[in-house]
This record gives sequence, structure tokens and C-alpha cells, in this order.
Amino acid sequence: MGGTITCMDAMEVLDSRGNPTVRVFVGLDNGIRVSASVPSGASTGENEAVELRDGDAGRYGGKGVLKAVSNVLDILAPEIVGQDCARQAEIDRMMISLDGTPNKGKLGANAILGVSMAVARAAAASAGLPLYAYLGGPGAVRVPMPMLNILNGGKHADNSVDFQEFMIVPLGAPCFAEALRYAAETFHTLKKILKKKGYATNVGDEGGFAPDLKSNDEACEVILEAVSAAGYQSGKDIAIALDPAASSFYGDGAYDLSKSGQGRKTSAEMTKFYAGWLDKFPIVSIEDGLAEDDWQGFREHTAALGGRTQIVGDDIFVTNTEFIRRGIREKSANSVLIKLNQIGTVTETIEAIRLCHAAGWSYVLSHRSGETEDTFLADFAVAMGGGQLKTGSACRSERVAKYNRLLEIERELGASARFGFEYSRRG
Ligand SMILES: O=C(O)[C@@H](CO)OP(=O)(O)O
Ligand SMILES: [Mg+2]
Repeated sequence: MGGTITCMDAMEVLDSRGNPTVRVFVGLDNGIRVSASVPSGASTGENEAVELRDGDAGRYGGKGVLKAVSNVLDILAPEIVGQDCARQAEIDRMMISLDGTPNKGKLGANAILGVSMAVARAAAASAGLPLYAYLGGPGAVRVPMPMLNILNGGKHADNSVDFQEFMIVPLGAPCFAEALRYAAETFHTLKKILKKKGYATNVGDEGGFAPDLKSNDEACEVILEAVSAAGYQSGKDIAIALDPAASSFYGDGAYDLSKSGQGRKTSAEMTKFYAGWLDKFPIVSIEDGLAEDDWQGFREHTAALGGRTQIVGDDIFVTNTEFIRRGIREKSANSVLIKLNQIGTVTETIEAIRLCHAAGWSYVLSHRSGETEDTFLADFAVAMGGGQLKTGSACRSERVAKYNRLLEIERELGASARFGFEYSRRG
């Protein structure tokens, strides 16, 4: 049973980087009141849906979101109040046409997504179901494999590491709760090791450590050292996943590894570099190993490495079915990174995941580097059939909130819960 939307409100709140973001409230005729908050990226793809910012330098240095807030109040609310909250796809389509641009540039993907998420949450509450069960149905019993970003570089940290994210994947764990324990123990062990080596143990935007390492290689080495010192077998219990976020160090036709002093590399040299890493380290997934415009490079990269590891496209696909379709046709990757705010509605995000399923590709659900305490993503991951989920390290509350919500869901599912590492390997 749905419920009629009787009121909608919106306000500006802060995200985990202290930047403003949009929170939307939805109320129903049956008394239900819910809210949802929108995340925000730093290493954004150029084709992402538009995050509307005020641009008024006086408030938050231009980053305010009052325009997006007023778009919810003045443009979206009058059309949506009175609708049945269970009509998610219809409401999302209506917002897309009210915006009328291909990239939600008029009303802002932050305004539209806030409404879309809040409507889904209201419908779940109205149906008396947890969000994962409402969106996923009775088959939503798979809890995602977490990828925990424990070492940060690139645009997420002021250090000498070029690549943005070094994640651990506790793929040998029997259940999500154990996976989280493996990861948290490794995280704490890594802290001790970094300290002993004389490195700083401050953390980056996603809660991973951000030491000034001597090389990119050392990032993998020190993680593997932590894995074994924590009592785990690397490759068997815990593997590594990377998100170099290569668009952020690509320019003038070359990949510039200058943070670590390794100079400039061509696309083919980067792929060769990763092949060398696959020989040395247990890497099960590489996301954005190349830049978003390097479609030709991605084809060669996937042909060369896709049989050995998962090749995930983030900036190149931006959760947009048009780009994912092209990727499937051209064999540009074998997996897609899925971010709700890259495309801007729940319905379109589900459509992107459906496309991955149809192609036999895996997908990785993802937070943004600027997050809030909202745990929508955790429920959404279970609703979408588990897969893999990256939402930062095991510290920083805005990340831990999602992991803690997954602990709750796994507990609630009890004996019906399923967990395991299902990922693509296809060149
Ligand atoms: O590149 C990424 O995958 C994300 C999330 O980790 O970073 P950002 O939100 O800054 O785009
Ligand atoms: Mg990425």
C-alpha cells in the first residue's frame, strides 16, 4: 500500500567535508515522515548529472545549495504533493521532464535525487517494510561484499600517492559481520605499522590513512603487511581493490604520476604498469585505471587485464545507461561503478544495474567522498542483490553508518542472509 504525499520540505545541511548539501523531507497522509540526504563527489566525472551550487561567493565560497532547496520547494513539491508515494518511477520521470535537460542542469540532480530517495523511503515505511525489502522484494537477501578504502591518495588526500583509493576486500569471510571485523582489524594493524615506519596516521576524506609514502608500490606493500600482521592470508582472506581515479591525473594526452615522482605515462604504459601489479599483488578489482575519455585505452586495458581482474568503469560510465550501453558494446570494462547522484534518480540507478545484470557484468555500489549520515545506500545495495559496495574505511561515522546498517540487515535476515564475492573477470 502506498500513501498520498501530503507535504514536502527541504533544507541545506552539511556533508562530511563541511560543504552544504540537500536534505528533503516527505510526509504522507498516514502520518509517516521521512527524510533523505544527498552525497557529493570530489573526483567527479565530466558527464555526471549536475550538482546545483549557488555560486554566490559570500556563502560557503559559492558552494551553497539554496537554489536546489528552493527548486524542491517551489517547483518539485507542487507537482508531487498529492501523488501516491509508491509510484516511484512515475514520480522520477515527472521530475526528469520538469527539469527538461539531459543532465538535470536546470533543477539540479541534488534537488531531484533528494526527492527521489525520500519518496522511496516514505513508500517503504508506508508499506511497513525496511527499505531493502521494499525496493528489492523477498529475494533481497544478499548482503554486499564491502570494499574498504584504507589508504587514500589522489584528490582525496594531500600526500605523495597518485592513486585515489586502495581498498581491502575481505572476500574469504563467511558473512558480512566477519568481513567487517577482518577489515577493521586490518585497519587498526595498518595504523600501528604506519606509525612504526614513521608515517603520519591522519585520515583522508573517506577515512583511509593518507601517509606520504615513498611510492605507489609501497601502498600495496604496507597494506599486505597489515593483512598478514592482523592474522589473515592475503589473496585468500583479504585481497586488494584499486580506484586510481585516473581522470584526475590525466592531461595533455598522458597520465601524470607526478605526486609520486614517476613522471608521465601513455595509456598503454599504464595498462602495462597495472599488469605488473597484478603479477605482484592480489588485486581483484581496478576501477578507473584510465581516464574517462580514453575509450580506446579502456578497450585495450580490458582485453589485456579483464581476464585476470575486475575492470570497473566509474567516470567513463557515470551510472548512465547510454554510456554503459556503449561500454558493453565496445567491451570497455566488465563492471560498472554505481552512484545514485551521478545520474540523479532511484529509477535510473535501478535501470543502470539492470543493464549490468543483462550483460553479465558485475557492479559496485558506491558512496561519494562527501557523505552524510544517511544510510540509504546500505539498504539499496541489499535491494539490488548484494554485489559489491564501497563506502570508505572502518572509521569516520558517515561511512561506518552504512556498514552498521548492513550489520543490522544481516542480523535481521538471519538464516536467509547470503554473502559471497561475485565479480566479473572477462577480457
Ligand atoms: O571516485 C570515486 O569512486 C568516488 C567515491 O570513492 O570519489 P568521489 O566521490 O570523490 O567521486
Ligand atoms: Mg571512482
